Amino acid sequence: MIGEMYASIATGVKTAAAVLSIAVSLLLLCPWAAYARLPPSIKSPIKAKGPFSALRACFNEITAGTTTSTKGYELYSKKGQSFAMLNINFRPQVILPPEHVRWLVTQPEDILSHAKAGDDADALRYIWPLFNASALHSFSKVLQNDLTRNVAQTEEVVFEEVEHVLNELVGPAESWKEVNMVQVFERIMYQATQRVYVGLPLCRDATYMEYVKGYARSLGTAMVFAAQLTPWPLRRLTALLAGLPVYYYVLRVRSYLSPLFKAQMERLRAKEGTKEGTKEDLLAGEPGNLITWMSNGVLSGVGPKSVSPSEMVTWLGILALLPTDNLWTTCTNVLLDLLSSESEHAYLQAIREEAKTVFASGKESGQPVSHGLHHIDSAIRESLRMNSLSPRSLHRQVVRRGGVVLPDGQTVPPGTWLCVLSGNLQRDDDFYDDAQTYKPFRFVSKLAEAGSDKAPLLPLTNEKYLTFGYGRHACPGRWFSFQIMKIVIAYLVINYDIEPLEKRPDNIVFADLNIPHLSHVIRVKRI
Ligand code: HEM
Repeated sequence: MIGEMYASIATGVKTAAAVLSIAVSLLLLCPWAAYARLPPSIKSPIKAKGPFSALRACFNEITAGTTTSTKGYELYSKKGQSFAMLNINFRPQVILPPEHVRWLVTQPEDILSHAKAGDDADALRYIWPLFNASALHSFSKVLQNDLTRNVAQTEEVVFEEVEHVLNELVGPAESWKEVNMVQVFERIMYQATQRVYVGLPLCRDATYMEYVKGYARSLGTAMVFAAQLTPWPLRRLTALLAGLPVYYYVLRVRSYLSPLFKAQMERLRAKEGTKEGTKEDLLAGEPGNLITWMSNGVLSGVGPKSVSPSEMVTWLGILALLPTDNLWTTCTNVLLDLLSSESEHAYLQAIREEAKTVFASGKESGQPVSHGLHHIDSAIRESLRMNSLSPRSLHRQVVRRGGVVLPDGQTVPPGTWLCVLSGNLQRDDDFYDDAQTYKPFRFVSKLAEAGSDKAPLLPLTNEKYLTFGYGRHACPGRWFSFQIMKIVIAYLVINYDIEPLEKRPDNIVFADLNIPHLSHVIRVKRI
């Protein structure tokens, strides 16, 4: 009897071991199987001649940073050719040259899918099984229209929050004080954006703010982990596990915001039932924030068809809470670049002088001050040009049966993941004068063309400036981002002296990310 039991346990263990080794072998074969589907004519800077070298190429990318992709850019993109890469997540990728950007962004969704490419680039669908990329795209009209239209009106409240945070974190500091730059920018950006998104008193409620930050941080980490660092056949599982903290934080944030969404939706619905009139009439007297605009969006058919107040919080998280980290990382890059530039250029001084003048005249004229901050605007564009937060952009997946013929004549099969190397393109001398040199005022003359009382006309996206994407999926929060970053930096340089740095510290470049280290300490003194 006992012997039979041992025998059946041993058989079970053997079967499990056999199944496991088949599964592991299939997993390890994945990079090669997917790579071998690409046409043999497609070039590559990696040597993947068989299953093991393909696997090795994937592992090499863990420490390669942008080395392999830059090699491919120099060898092939510069000659107008597409090339293939392998990634840490075992998915091959075909990189298109700069001249094919327009073609890439103008293909219809049923040929090159933006939504499907998201599975490889951000894995949101695996973290939120109900996530729907086309609803996100539709819902982001709220940012594009309402938030952007009201962007100048957010100036005053953003100032108040920057002042509030700096008084608390730095204080009157009349002598030099050491502060962690990331902590300061992070606190400012979270508080100032929350002031615009949900208003007072929540934006100053420490517990609520911890949940918001926890949500954005855990979602960002889960996305990178599941999409970029996990072999793709395992990403459903890792997304679920990495998503656990996200589910916790979203429940906490919901406990604050669901009642606000519920009340606002009911109020707007009631108004809609009694009043005839335009959207402006409906929103008259309502708080100008994302709770109002998103509720109104849903009632007028923008975004998902039916959505409960607690689902609205999830949407708010994806639309607006998650991208907050982009704002403080960019401000950190901008300040690191300015503080470590050669002192003879006196860039920081020029920015400070302009900000002082613009603030003084803005107070008199009542015009938004951000319109006149051309030097800061240009410095932000330049830092984003040189240090795009993500060195690859415009991700698309081939979904047409039978594949797609690329503009260079090669046919790639369905499932192929495409993108361009925006980081390399934006540092290419063919597209920017002296492209490898940091010139913070590179864009000033173009920005000044509109005059200092009007918003700059220079677009934030074009075929050679992809930091916010390009085309119909370009970032809908870009105008608001620029507005808030300009105000924050202007306030900081007007009110604080900041000690220069001897050398620009390198960023962390990992998978598809390029971010500053979290530990930069700077010395500041109240002016
Ligand atoms: C420096 C700051 C920011 C940078 C560099 C940035 C960059 C980007 C990029 C590269 C994309 C993807 C474009 C594509 O798929 O081709 C994107 C999408 C998006 N961004 Fe931003 N972003 C920033 C700030 C913001 C802010 C503050 C918000 C919200 C207020 C926001 C909301 C969104 C949304 C909702 C999408 C998805 C749009 C869609 O798929 O239709 N972003 N952003």
